[in-house]
Amino acid sequence: MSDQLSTPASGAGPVRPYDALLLLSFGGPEGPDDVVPFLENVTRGRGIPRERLKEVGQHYFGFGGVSPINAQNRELLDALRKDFADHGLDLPVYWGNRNWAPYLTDTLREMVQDGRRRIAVLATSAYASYSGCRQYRENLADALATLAEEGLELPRVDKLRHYFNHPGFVEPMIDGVVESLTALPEEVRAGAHLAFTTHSIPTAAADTSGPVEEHTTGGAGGAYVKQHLDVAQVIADEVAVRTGVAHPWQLVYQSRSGAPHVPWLEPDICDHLEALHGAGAPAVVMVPIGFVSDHMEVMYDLDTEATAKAAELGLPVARSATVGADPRFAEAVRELVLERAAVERGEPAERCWVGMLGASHDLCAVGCCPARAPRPAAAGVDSPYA
Ligand SMILES: CC1=C(CCC(=O)O)c2cc3nc(cc4[nH]c(cc5[nH]c(cc1n2)c(C)c5CCC(=O)O)c(CCC(=O)O)c4C)C(CCC(=O)O)=C3C
Ligand SMILES: [Fe+2]
Repeated sequence: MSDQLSTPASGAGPVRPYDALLLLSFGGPEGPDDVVPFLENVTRGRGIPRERLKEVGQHYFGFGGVSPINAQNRELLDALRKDFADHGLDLPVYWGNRNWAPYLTDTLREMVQDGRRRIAVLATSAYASYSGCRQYRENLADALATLAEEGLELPRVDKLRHYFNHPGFVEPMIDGVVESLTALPEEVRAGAHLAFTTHSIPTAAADTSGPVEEHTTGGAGGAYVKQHLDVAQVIADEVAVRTGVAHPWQLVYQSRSGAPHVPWLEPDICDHLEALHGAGAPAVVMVPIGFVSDHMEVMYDLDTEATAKAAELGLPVARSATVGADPRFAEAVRELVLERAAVERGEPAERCWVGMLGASHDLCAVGCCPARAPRPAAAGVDSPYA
C-alpha cells in the first residue's frame, strides 16, 4: 500500500502523533444469511425479548437481509480519504465494526501489523450514552485484550470527542430540514412541525449518560437528552432564520427495544405523529438528529413504519437527511483529528462547536456513561491501557 511507504511510523506534520484513523461503527448484515448471526452479536447478554428480535429480523429481511449501514460507511471512508488527500494529510483510514465484518479486532490487528502505533478513533455515534460511547470503548478494550493475548505490541487508541454540536455535523442537517420543508405541499409548509428523533434508550441509561456531574434522576435524561435538545434548538433556530417561519418542534424517540416494563425515553415518533395530528398540525418533518447515516433505524423505523402511520392518519410527512458522507462532515472529522493531535502534542487546540454546551471532553472521566455491569473500557481515564 502506497500510504505505508509515505507514512513514517510516528505520524508526521499536523496529525502528529497520530499515524492512523480508525472509523469504528456498528456493522450490519450484507445478506439474508447474515441477519440472525448479526442480531445474536448485537443482543448477546442484553435481555432483548425474542419477540422483538423476530420483529427486527423482519425489518432486515424486508430489505433483502441487507443493512445500508456498511455501504454508507464505505462512502464515508471514501469521503474521509478524499478530504485528507485534498488537504495534504498523510493519515491512512481503516474501518472496523462492533457487530459485523470487518470486525474491530481484525482491523486493529491489521493496523498493528501495518505498524500503526497511535490511533485516533472516530465512532459513528455523535452523542454521549452507554450504547453510543462507553460500549465502543469496551469493544476497543476487548480488541486490545485479544491482541495482547496474541503477543502483539498494543497501539494507543484515542477516541475523538463527541461531535453532536460540531458545525460540520449540524449544518448539513439544517440544509436537509429546509429541503424537506420545500418538498412538502405548499399549503401545509408554513404550519409544519419539526419532530427531532433519536434512538430511545432506557431512562436509567439516559439519566447516567455523560460525566457524573451531568447525571440526572427520575428520567430527566442526563447528557444524552441535553445534547439532543441543544442540537434541535440550533437547527430549529437556523431553519427559522432561513425560512422566516418559527416551526414548532419537539424531541421524540424511536426504535425502542427491551422489555415493556422497563422505562425507555418517550414519546415514540408514531405516538407523537398521532398526537400532532389530533392537535391539528398540518404536516411534520421528521429530523433524525440521533443518527449519522440513513441506516436501518432510519430506513425502517422512520421511512417505513412512521411514514405508514402518517399516511394512515392522512398527515403529510417528510424525513430529512442525515449527515452521511457529506463533505462538510469529512471536513469536521479532519478538524477533530487536528484538534486532538494538537492537544496530544500539548499545543493550543482550536475547537469548533455550535449551540450552548461547548466542546465535549476529549477523555471520558471515571463514571461517564456507566455500564450496568462494569467492564474494562479503553480510551478513557479508567482505561487499563496506556
Ligand atoms: C443510542 C443507540 C444508537 C445510536 C448511536 C449509534 O449509532 O451507535 C443505536 C444505533 C444503532 N442500532 C442499530 C441496530 C440495533 N440496535 C439494537 C438494540 C439497541 N440499540 C440501542 C441504542 C442505540 N442504537 C439500545 C439501548 C438497544 C437495546 C439493546 C442494547 O442495550 O444494546 C438492535 C437489537 C434489536 C432491537 O431491539 O432493535 C439492533 C439490530 C444500528 C444498525 C442499523 C443498521 O443495521 O442499519 C445502529 C446504527
Ligand atoms: Fe441500536
